[in-house]
Order: sequence, then C-alpha cells, then structure tokens
Amino acid sequence: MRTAYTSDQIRTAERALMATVPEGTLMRRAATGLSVVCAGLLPGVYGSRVVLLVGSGDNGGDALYAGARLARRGARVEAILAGSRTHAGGLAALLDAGGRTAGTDVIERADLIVDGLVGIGGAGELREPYRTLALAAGAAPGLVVAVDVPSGVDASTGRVDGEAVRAQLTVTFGACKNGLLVDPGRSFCGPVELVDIGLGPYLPDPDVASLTDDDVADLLPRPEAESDKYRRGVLGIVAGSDRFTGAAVLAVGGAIRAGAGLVRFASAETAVRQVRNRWPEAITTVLDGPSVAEVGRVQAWVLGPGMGTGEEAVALARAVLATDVPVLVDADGLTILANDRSLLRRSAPTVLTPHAGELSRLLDVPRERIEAARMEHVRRAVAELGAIVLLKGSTTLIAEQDRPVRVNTTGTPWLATGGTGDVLSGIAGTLLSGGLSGYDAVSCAAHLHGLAAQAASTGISGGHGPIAAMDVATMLPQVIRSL
Ligand SMILES: NC(=O)C1=CN([C@@H]2O[C@H](COP(=O)(O)OP(=O)(O)OC[C@H]3O[C@@H](n4cnc5c(N)ncnc54)[C@H](O)[C@@H]3O)[C@@H](O)[C@H]2O)[C@@H](O)CC1
Ligand SMILES: Nc1ncnc2c1ncn2[C@@H]1O[C@H](COP(=O)(O)OP(=O)(O)O)[C@@H](O)[C@H]1O
Ligand SMILES: [K+]
Repeated sequence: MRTAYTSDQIRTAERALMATVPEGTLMRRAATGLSVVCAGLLPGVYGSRVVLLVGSGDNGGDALYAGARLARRGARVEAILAGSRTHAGGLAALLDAGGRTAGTDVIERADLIVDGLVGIGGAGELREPYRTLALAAGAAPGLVVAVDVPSGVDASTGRVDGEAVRAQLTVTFGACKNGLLVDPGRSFCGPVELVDIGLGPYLPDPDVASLTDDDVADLLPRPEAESDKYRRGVLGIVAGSDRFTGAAVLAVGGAIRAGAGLVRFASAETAVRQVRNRWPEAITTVLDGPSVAEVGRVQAWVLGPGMGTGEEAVALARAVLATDVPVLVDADGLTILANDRSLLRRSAPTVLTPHAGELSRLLDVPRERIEAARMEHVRRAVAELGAIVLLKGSTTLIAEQDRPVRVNTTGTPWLATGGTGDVLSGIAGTLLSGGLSGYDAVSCAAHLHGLAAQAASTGISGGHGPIAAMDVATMLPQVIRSL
C-alpha cells in the first residue's frame, strides 16, 4: 500500500521528529537527497548551469542548500531570490560554495531549474513574481525539478488555482503528499522521488492510499478446490434497453472476463438478444415488468449502464435497490438516483461509480468545480449520499466514510473512450459478488481495469495506442494471471 498525507499531517510529524534531532538536521537530509537526485539528472555536474527559484520559506532553503552542494561539485549555480525574505543559512551556504544570485534572464540558459518557490506552505494562487517565474520555467529548455511539491499545486488536495510549475521530476521529502497523486496536481509532477528524512515512525494513518499490484493480488477472490460457480459469487446485471445494447454487452463482458462465478443478466428483449449472442456464458432473463424476482438469487447487482431513465427504468431501479444485497450503480442508474435520492436509503451497501458529469448531477455542483477539486467532492459525495463512491476520470478516486481516499495509479488516457466505464462496472460487480467489500471491490476493479487498458494499449511495440472498451475486458485474464 502506498500512502500520502496532507500538509498538516506532514507538519505535525515533522515537529515530532524535529524534537528528537539537532536543529537543521531535517533540512540537511532533504537538501542532500535533493542534490543527489539533481546531480543524477545532469550529464556531468561540473560546468553545468543550475538555476534555483527561491521563495521565502523553507522550500527555498532546501533549494539553496542543495544548490550549495552542486556548486561545491563545480556546477555554476545561480539563485533567483523571489521572496520578500530569503532563508539566511541557505543563502550563506550557497554563496560560500561559490554560487551567486542572479536576475530572471538566467532561466533561459539553465540546464537544470530547481523549483524552490513554495512547498507545503503554499496556499492559493501563486502570487507575483512566483507566477511569472513558474511560467518562465515551463517555457525554458532546461529540466525542471520541483522541490517537495511543484509550486502552485496544493499539497493536500492536488488543486491548482491559476499557474503551477510544470516539473519533469518532483523530489519529495519524508512522505508523499496527496497533491502529488491527484489530478490536476499530479500532472505537474512528473515522476516522484521520495527522499527519506526519517519521518516514517511519526506519520499518522494516511489520508490517501493507493493499492499496489501485490495488494490487489492479496485481495482478489480466487477459486479453491471446493469452489463451485454459486459459492464463487453470482452477479446480477440490469443494464441495456431496447434502444441501448452496447453498454450491457460491455458490462457483462467485464464481469465474465474478471472471473465471475455466474452472471445473471436481465433486461429488455433486444439487449438480452445481444448479450446472449456475445456471451453465451451468461444466464439471461427478458424482463416484462419492474421486478427482478424471476432473475434468481445473486450476491450483488450492477445497475444502470444503458438502461435509460424513463418511467420503466426508474421502476426497475427501485426494484433492484429494494433488494438486500450490495448494488453498484453506474451511468443511467446514477441519473435516476440524482432525480430521487430517497432510493439510496437501503440496508445493504450501495456503490456509486460516477464520472465528474454524473457526480455533478448527484451533488448539484458544476462539473468543472468537481474536476478542479476531486478529493473534496468525492468525500462530500460519501457524506451526503451515504454510499461508497468511485469518481472516474484522469485520476480515479475511491472513498468510503472513515477510510483513506484511495487513488488508482493504473490506466492510460486512452481509456477515455466510450464504453470503458461499462466494463469497469462489470469488473467491480464480479468482485463485489465474490465477497469483497464495496470499497475493496471498486479499488481492485479500477486497478485491474487500468492494467488491462495499459496492456491493451501497449501492444507489440511498447508505445501507446488506441483501445476499444472490449479490449480492456479481453486483457483481464492475462492481467489477473500476471499478478
Ligand atoms: N519542516 C521541516 O522540518 C522540513 C521542511 N522542509 C521544507 O520546508 C517546506 C515548507 O516550508 P515553509 O513552511 O517555510 O513553507 P514554504 O516554503 O512551502 O512556503 C511558505 C512561504 O511561501 C509564501 N507563499 C505561500 N503561498 C504562496 C503563494 N500562493 N504565492 C506566493 N507565495 C506564497 C508564504 O508567504 C511563505 O513565505 C517543505 O515543503 C519542504 O520543502 C524540508 O526542509 C524538510 C524538513
Ligand atoms: N484522461 C483519462 N486518463 C485515464 N483514464 C481515464 C481518462 N478519462 C477517462 N478515463 C477512464 O475511462 C473510463 C471511462 O468511463 P465512463 O466515463 O463511464 O465512460 P463510458 O460511459 O463511455 O463507459 C473510466 O474508468 C475513467 O476513469
Ligand atoms: K516547490
């Protein structure tokens, strides 16, 4: 499990650690680690041009001490002092090591730009002159390394108001910060290198976590010698309609390829015919009214993809939600819930898998605000809707009351294509029917879905290329085998 923390959590841990070591120790550790990473990025340290963007806080101090170490190894280090104050010890060390201060024109000629404008102390939009320096660093040809956090990214949430430094690498200290994992912040970081400063024993329970391949392998339900299809878990899927059949075929495909014991599919006749043609493994029922009693026993339901939002669909959704097993609601099912939140009052767990547009309707908040502040809104959704929520998109977040928000780290932007969400709902349904909690089921499903998409997108050449939603389902067995 990888973990991440808010700025406040990091500060509290730092204070506790600081009380046990001589003053200046942590910054020395941070700056040493930073300078080693920077040196590794340069073809040779001696003679290379390094520019430090130095803000008024300790983040600037880190940059200055690291710059001093590079200067001692022969780099030509120039510091742009952007703050109203400057870390005195750091500046003295730099000057002592042969570095100097300079004007903004040096950014253009730098081999390496070190962003020490703001770290976890940053709040709100970058003010001038930081904003202009952030833009200049992005436009310059040199490599940009962010110190602790790219300046302009909110370390606790990943929020970016206005401009932020676009780094090719972020060197973070002590522990990962939430904002390095969650978009839009994550997209400013490049790869993240963690420098150990001894914070580990002082860290609290994480605010954010992400599953690794090993975590998912441990959680996945697998058949045993005594297993049979019923004991492994039967998934019911209510999806598709006379008008929409593709979503149903994809959801059933995701479920079967993820290893369902049995899928019972129920829908209008046209959708049933399509599913039967494509997936003879599923047991199908043509529904002639808003009841799922005749479908048979299931351990969990997937409700919604392509089912429509008309009166009949609403009545059917009501029937599924009235059952006492976990229900995962996606797509049209979410629109139905947004129109009648009372449907969420049920005894068994409910799992919602909206994208930002669907969550916007559920919470009545504009989509852009959700995309700019995903953490805040996924938590709000859990609190207001009383469900487990997976928020899809460039960063997929999974939240449940009183648990760390999980960030999915697999996937590819090529997933942004029609139908991949339907496949995800099927995978998650299978894991839910196999006995995982809603939180684990959707976390593992997102992880597998992303790995399958990466595998489908990479193909023979190692580059990345387009995928169709069904390709994701097709790759699942190989991905599960490889875990
Ligand atoms: N506390 C510790 O023990 C350690 C801290 N370290 C470093 O210290 C950093 C935190 O230092 P600070 O607490 O001094 O905070 P920062 O250096 O991150 O930022 C604080 C300064 O930036 C200004 N500022 C905040 N938001 C701004 C904005 N939007 N536009 C312009 N200026 C803005 C503030 O007025 C303040 O002067 C960490 O990110 C890390 O780099 C490391 O040296 C490791 C040890
Ligand atoms: N930019 C992106 N990067 C990575 N994954 C993405 C991106 N955009 C969308 N996705 C993923 O693609 C899937 C799309 O699902 P969804 O929006 O429900 O589409 P559909 O309704 O067509 O199935 C989700 O798993 C989502 O997380
Ligand atoms: K920074």
